[in-house]
Amino acid sequence: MFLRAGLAALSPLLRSLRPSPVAAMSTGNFVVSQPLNYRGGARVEPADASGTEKAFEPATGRVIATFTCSGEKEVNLAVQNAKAAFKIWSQKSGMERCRILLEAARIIREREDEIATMECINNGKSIFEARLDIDISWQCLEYYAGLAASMAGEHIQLPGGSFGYTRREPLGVCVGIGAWNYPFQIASWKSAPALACGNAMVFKPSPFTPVSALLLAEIYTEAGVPPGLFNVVQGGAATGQFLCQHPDVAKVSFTGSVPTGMKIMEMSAKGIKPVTLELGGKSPLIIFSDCDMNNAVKGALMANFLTQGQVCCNGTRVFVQKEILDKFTEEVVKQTQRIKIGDPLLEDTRMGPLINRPHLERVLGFVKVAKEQGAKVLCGGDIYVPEDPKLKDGYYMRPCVLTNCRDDMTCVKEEIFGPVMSILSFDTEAEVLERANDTTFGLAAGVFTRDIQRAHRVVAELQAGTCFINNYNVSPVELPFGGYKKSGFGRENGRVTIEYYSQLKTVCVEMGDVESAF
Ligand SMILES: NC(=O)c1ccc[n+]([C@@H]2O[C@H](COP(=O)([O-])OP(=O)(O)OC[C@H]3O[C@@H](n4cnc5c(N)ncnc54)[C@H](O)[C@@H]3O)[C@@H](O)[C@H]2O)c1
Ligand SMILES: O=CCc1c[nH]c2ccc(O)cc12
Repeated sequence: MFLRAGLAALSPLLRSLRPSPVAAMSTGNFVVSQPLNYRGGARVEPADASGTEKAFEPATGRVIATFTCSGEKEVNLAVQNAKAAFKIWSQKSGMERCRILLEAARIIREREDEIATMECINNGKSIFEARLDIDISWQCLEYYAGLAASMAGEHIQLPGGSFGYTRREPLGVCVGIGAWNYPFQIASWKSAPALACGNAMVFKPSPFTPVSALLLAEIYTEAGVPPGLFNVVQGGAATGQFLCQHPDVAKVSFTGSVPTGMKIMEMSAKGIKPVTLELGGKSPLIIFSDCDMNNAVKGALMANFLTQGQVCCNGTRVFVQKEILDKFTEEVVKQTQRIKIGDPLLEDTRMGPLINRPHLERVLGFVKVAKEQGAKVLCGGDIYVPEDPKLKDGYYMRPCVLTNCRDDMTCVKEEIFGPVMSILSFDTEAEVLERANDTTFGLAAGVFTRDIQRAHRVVAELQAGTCFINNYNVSPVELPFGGYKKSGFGRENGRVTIEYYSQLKTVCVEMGDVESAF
């Protein structure tokens, strides 16, 4: 997701002041040579294996890493290290934790170009977007650093001079399991509040994007966290299961698909472990005829085409009021066709490749089915082959706008997770609200209108955890983010997330004598 303009504008200035460690990294030449597990404050080879995986550079289709998936022994070691570090970390004051997290945020900022380049190479998103992702990541650390210092319980007066107080205590070893679309940001959004509350973490990135979480691990160590406080294990479902079933794991925070989320919840239920589930979506974006047309068109593009459309909260069901349907659609298509696709490391690229070949084919398959079901492709929806020969095996497609869509079509019902916008028309507010809510998902929703009363009335009725009025996909770290319905529960970001990474202890203090019932 995106950053507000003020801070986004600041970072190019800062970048120009520091030397670039990434001058030598360009598309087609990066390979990972160091171990991808992190334990006890250092990169390590895993102690055992549950198979191997390959990570790709989506821009070229090249393998950048072949790595071992962590087996049960390695997961146990990572959890043991985390337990040991938890003992030290949880005894520190909020101010001490704050200082270390602030230092980590500073280092992320200093190494932003390197981290963004790595993210870009492994994920395929444009360098322009990757830098913004990293900006949001260090802001997240800064935000929770601030909260660490101010975390406190309550003091409650009771009769006769007795009193009670509450202590907000950490949970212990928390597990973070991430998706591939925002690899570094997901690791940051999970670890920052976890560490701020005094927990330790074992993080497992998606096997498609194993690289950048290691940079975060190194940065935490450099900033001064105890060795073992933030560990990285690698692998897919098997490694994830070892983590979720581990008896010494106190909490699981998961970002990924609904089917995997259900499995995570089942496993966690067996150990009565709290879970945060950040799952998929099929969010509505409602454009009323009284909107500011320029902003609504820009909003629709923001809602659909960031990170090649691979964003969980994308507003892919674009409901447009009939009176402005033609004008809006024409302008959306014009601007979509102008999106510069190509090498994600080039400064003017705004859309890179999708994550991998099977996913590209899956997304193209959705477009095919949409056509068969009667949708009209106004632009894109096909493979794109960049002119640069080194990119010919990359996973590019042209962003797609579909019209003539109906609510019962597959492209309108299912999460595509690619650059495919479905435009639907509507007549009345009541009608669009009913149709917008007619989904099992509930991650996000958006409304464009100049009528302030309508805007608030509509968002109050929308069944979604995050609603945008006259914008879309902005993600200030101060605001909680998370889903309703099958899009999950628990929140990331904002003050409330402290509650998901801590537990409340009540202490009842008697100042008089015991009044016994016996
Ligand atoms: N709500 C959000 O904040 C958010 C953010 C990003 C992505 N997503 C969703 O994630 C999906 C795409 O990501 P994905 O393809 O990586 O999702 P996924 O569910 O396939 O995988 C997510 C993570 O879970 C791990 N995993 C898979 N099976 C597991 C199991 N049985 N036990 C434990 N771990 C397991 C994977 O290795 C990966 O690290 C989309 O549905 C998207 O909407 C949601
Ligand atoms: O893709 C969905 C939204 C999102 C963007 N960045 C992050 C980071 C962590 C998350 O759990 C979700 C997201």
